[in-house]
Amino acid sequence: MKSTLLEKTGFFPDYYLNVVNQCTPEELENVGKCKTDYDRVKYLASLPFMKSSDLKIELDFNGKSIDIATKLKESGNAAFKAKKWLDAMILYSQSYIALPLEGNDDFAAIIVANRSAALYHMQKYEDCLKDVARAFKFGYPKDKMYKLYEREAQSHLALKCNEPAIAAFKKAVTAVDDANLPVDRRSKTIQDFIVMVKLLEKDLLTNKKPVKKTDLLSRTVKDEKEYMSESVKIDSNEAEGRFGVAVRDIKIGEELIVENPGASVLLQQYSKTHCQHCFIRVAIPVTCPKCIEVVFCSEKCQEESLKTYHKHECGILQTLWKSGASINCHLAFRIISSKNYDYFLKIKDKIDVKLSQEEMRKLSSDDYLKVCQMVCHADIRSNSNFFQHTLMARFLTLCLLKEDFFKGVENQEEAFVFISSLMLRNLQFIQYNAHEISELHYQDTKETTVFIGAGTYPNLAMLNHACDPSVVRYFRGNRVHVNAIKPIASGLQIHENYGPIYTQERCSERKAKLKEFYNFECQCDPCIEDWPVYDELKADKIRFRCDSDVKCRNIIDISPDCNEFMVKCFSCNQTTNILKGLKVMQDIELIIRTGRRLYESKEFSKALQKFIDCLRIMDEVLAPPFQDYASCQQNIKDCFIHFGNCYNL
Ligand SMILES: C[S@@+](CC[C@H](N)C(=O)[O-])C[C@H]1O[C@@H](n2cnc3c(N)ncnc32)[C@H](O)[C@@H]1O
Repeated sequence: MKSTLLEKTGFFPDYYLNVVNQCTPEELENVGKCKTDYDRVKYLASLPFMKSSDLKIELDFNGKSIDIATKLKESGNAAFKAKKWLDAMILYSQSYIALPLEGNDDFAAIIVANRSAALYHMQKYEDCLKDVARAFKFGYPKDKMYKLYEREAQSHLALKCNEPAIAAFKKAVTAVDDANLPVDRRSKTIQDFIVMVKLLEKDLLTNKKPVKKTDLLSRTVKDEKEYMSESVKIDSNEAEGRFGVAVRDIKIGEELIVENPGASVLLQQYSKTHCQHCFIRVAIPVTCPKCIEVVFCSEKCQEESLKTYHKHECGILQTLWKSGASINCHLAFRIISSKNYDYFLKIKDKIDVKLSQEEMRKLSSDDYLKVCQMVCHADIRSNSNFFQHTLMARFLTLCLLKEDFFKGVENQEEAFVFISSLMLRNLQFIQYNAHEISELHYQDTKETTVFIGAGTYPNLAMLNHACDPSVVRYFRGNRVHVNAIKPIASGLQIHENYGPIYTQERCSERKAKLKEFYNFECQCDPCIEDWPVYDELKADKIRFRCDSDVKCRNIIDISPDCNEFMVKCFSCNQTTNILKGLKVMQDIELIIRTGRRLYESKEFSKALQKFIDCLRIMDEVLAPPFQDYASCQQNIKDCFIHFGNCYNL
């Protein structure tokens, strides 16, 4: 089994080797042989070398600093002078992030006012207006105030909003009184503003055109209700564990799950460009009051985040990054750090109790009693794998200790072992159940999916894999949406895809990967029937569905040059009229072309409807695999992905 604990170099691998070198082979094996995770962490902690070689966790805290903020502001000014508006805007934002909050309102007013100028040049007028308002709030210097009013007025003007533009020009006139301008410039400036007011009052500048909304640089994710469709039931059997089943016929495109993550973690490289709480990209960030490592898209996200995981993590985030621990380890850490010790103490006795599906359904996705039910595959782990995981769990719990997670707790040693055992459990189930969070980048016609973080979604994690999945998932911020990409008949499993897909990889490769990473033998239709990859899907036979009135699910393979149009089904002995199927093949061509045209013109909702119609028509008479079916499903997936995180960079 592949280790998923380390992604990059850091101090943890050296520490691990040091510990391994100091312990005897028996000690190493004994960790794995312990019966429970609790016993494992306790045993490891009791070994003599743990006392002498334990990690010293240092808080590596990049706090706010006026010096850093000043340097960044100066770089911003240089970029502004060179008319590099975007660079200037980013540098001013970074300066704002680095600025200590207390006692620096004057400085903050200048930075946001400068940023408003960069935004104005970028024609991001609504964002510009927000920064102008911020600058006023921070107490922008009176002698320069008229310039800010003028920028405000010009932005309103660009947005074709007369009234606020007139009001701002009038304020600019009054503000000139406070400016240190030579007399002639002062009267010229006042005169210019008055002319603007007069023109606007006569409506000569905007000509009553409709208000044009610009694309805001900083967006937020809309509130959406979490949802698990009533048409999805969780069932189980011995071979496949738990899985989702359709309790009625599910139509193509239907939304099945909308789920917020129980816990989620951004990759380090996105911590200053994406909201730490909801994972939306932010250009104009709200910052953490303490550190300069993370940003938020809004005060609401900042508040939520500081209430939950970020309350502990300011200093420790850097330590985790430097350790080389993988994003899975961060996720294991965050599942615990988002709660308090008391929370875990209260549920201690219920953690190993198996819950019924009804009980699970009632719990929210961040409820540890729901999260901890995910599969761990503890029975197949080697002793060395257990040793690595136990040591990592100990390191992560030491980080919690450093961040005061155990402050005020009575029996700290016992509490430490208990939380370490949960950390170890988290590391195990995350390996099989976490989901990558992604966003789509597009430039002209080129589209790339980029992995930005990971999260736990206990409802989604109930779905088993198939190499021809029945659903697509896409993300809005870090909230996942799951929609059907084929009709799912009542009683059939609803399948996710864990990576290997039949159109792209051969059966043997897929099976090997699924065994290695997820510990199961895939028995989906493409694996059992050895479906060819996309490029090798030949048109030398057409797969008709038996359309007899007995509910026969048989597929009838016909060569395209077959002369008969009534063919017999060997399963139910009735006949199927294949002319209907041949006609469908002709009809769908036009629908697909229309769908593609709509897609290219970025009308994704309309394109989606065309592709859904097309797949439904095909699926009624023909059975996959064939190229049109596979590419139509791909088109449906692509359309859905555009409804999620999607940026033109
Ligand atoms: C994300 S979980 C899915 C839910 C899981 N079946 C459960 O009971 O919690 C992934 C695990 O489910 C099992 N699994 C997923 N797809 C499967 C399949 N097609 N056949 C058998 N087992 C599967 C494997 O044990 C895999 O490690």
